[in-house]
Amino acid sequence: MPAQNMEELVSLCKRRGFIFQGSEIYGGLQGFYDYGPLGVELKNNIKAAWWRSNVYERDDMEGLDASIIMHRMVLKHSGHEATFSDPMVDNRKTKKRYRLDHLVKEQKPAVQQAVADAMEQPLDNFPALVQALVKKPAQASAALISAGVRDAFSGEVGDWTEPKPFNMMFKTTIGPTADEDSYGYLRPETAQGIFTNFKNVVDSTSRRLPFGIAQIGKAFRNEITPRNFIFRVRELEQMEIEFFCTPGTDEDWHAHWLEKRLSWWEAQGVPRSKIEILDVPPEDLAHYSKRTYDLMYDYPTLGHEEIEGIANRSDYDLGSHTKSQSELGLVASVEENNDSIAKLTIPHPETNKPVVPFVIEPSAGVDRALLAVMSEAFTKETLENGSERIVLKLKPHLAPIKVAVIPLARNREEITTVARAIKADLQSLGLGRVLYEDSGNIGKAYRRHDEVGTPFCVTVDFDTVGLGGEGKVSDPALLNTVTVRDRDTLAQERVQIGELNAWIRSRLV
Ligand SMILES: Nc1ncnc2c1ncn2[C@@H]1O[C@H](COP(=O)(O)OP(=O)(O)OP(=O)(O)O)[C@@H](O)[C@H]1O
Repeated sequence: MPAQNMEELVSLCKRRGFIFQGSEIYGGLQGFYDYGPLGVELKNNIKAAWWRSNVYERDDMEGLDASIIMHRMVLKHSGHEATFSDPMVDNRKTKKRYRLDHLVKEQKPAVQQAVADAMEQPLDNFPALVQALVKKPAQASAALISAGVRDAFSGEVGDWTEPKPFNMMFKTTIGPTADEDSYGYLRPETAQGIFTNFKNVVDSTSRRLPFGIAQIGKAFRNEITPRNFIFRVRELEQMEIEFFCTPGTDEDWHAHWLEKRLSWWEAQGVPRSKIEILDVPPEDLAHYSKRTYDLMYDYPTLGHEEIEGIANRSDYDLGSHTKSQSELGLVASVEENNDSIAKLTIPHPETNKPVVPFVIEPSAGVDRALLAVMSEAFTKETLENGSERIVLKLKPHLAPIKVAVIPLARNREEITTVARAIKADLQSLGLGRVLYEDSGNIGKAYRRHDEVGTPFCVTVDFDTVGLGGEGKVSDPALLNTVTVRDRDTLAQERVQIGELNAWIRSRLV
């Protein structure tokens, strides 16, 4: 059974070294997390699985790694300077700041209803209520106060300001000069680096439509209220595809990617039954979107929240960043661009005339993926002897440690020499991390490896090396064999050392 609440996951992550609070020894920095020894492995494995499936296993995809800090013109013409904001309100009493929609959503139902009544909106259309609050700031401030909206910090009804937009981009100065214009932005999504490199990729690879560009990388959002562990952070990582196609074929490609992405999640251990597909209603669509499916995973404690968005962005992005916009017959309504020096077109596959392609964008968060994968893998079992074990039933390709090699006696050279040789041999298979594990007694080692999801533990004992141990005579039939313990079934099998590589490989690949 998957994790029942977020606390179980948070506690395991910290205890076993998956995730730590960022800048912790100075009191921590809200919305920033550090991935520890096991977290970095799990994260790398998720990213590798995504790259394998979306780049290597397709013939219509290229990869990219664009820079994080971008020219401010990129974020001006992408629309982020003007619109990448969330509505915020301040409590004049506590000086605390909240994201408006989060604040209202966390109130008791009667209070929410009172806000809706004061704004003359039905409560069952929450996005419309938030829009009304944003559009009528003076009425909104009065409504929040009269409805008795409480500040979670003080527990008391707040003295709420008018909502106003808060731009979530991180701005930074560039170079040694401090003049007004020498600043750029940390990208709030990886996508813009793909659009700005569209021409470079087309020219250097001779790609024709349809094809896609994939990128994995950090993005930064100054979230007003980062929360829920790594679910909403200020420094995040995204796995994004911009898939360029001929206008008119976009709806079919949108359906294609929805299907592809759901089956990818399934292969990572996140079943379809736990993902709701939200066909975002037109009034809630982002300004660039023709249609968007949000994949809403059922997170423990949080309920259904977005793990991935799959948007049909029409020709908005390339249309916004291209020069000569008026000649190109754009479908999307874009702001005028007199700064770009590139024409972002590609020959139409049938007419050969220049066309601005439509874009389908599957965009998934690595941090939210890791949380979902861990949540699904998390299992509490009661064993036959009545004891409880926690086991992370990760798909083997995602497991941070593939095999732990355990010498039964860590101060018997005959045993440790063989164990080290086995570790080196297994490591050379290139399946991922193999750990030489001599940190404690075998029972504790097994428990630890259950909790971090290691699929196999290989134990080298006295019989392996033909020694009698603990008052026993060595069994000659066991010479040059090791015990392999299976994480999920707990079955223990004796395997010849000479056959071990093939045995492990066949079960991990
Ligand atoms: N603050 C964040 N922390 C962690 N992951 C994020 C964050 N913001 C976005 N993501 C991830 O990036 C993906 C694509 O970003 P997108 O802009 O579509 O998110 P969003 O609609 O702004 O998300 P939300 O509505 O939850 O703020 C999301 O599906 C999510 O997995």
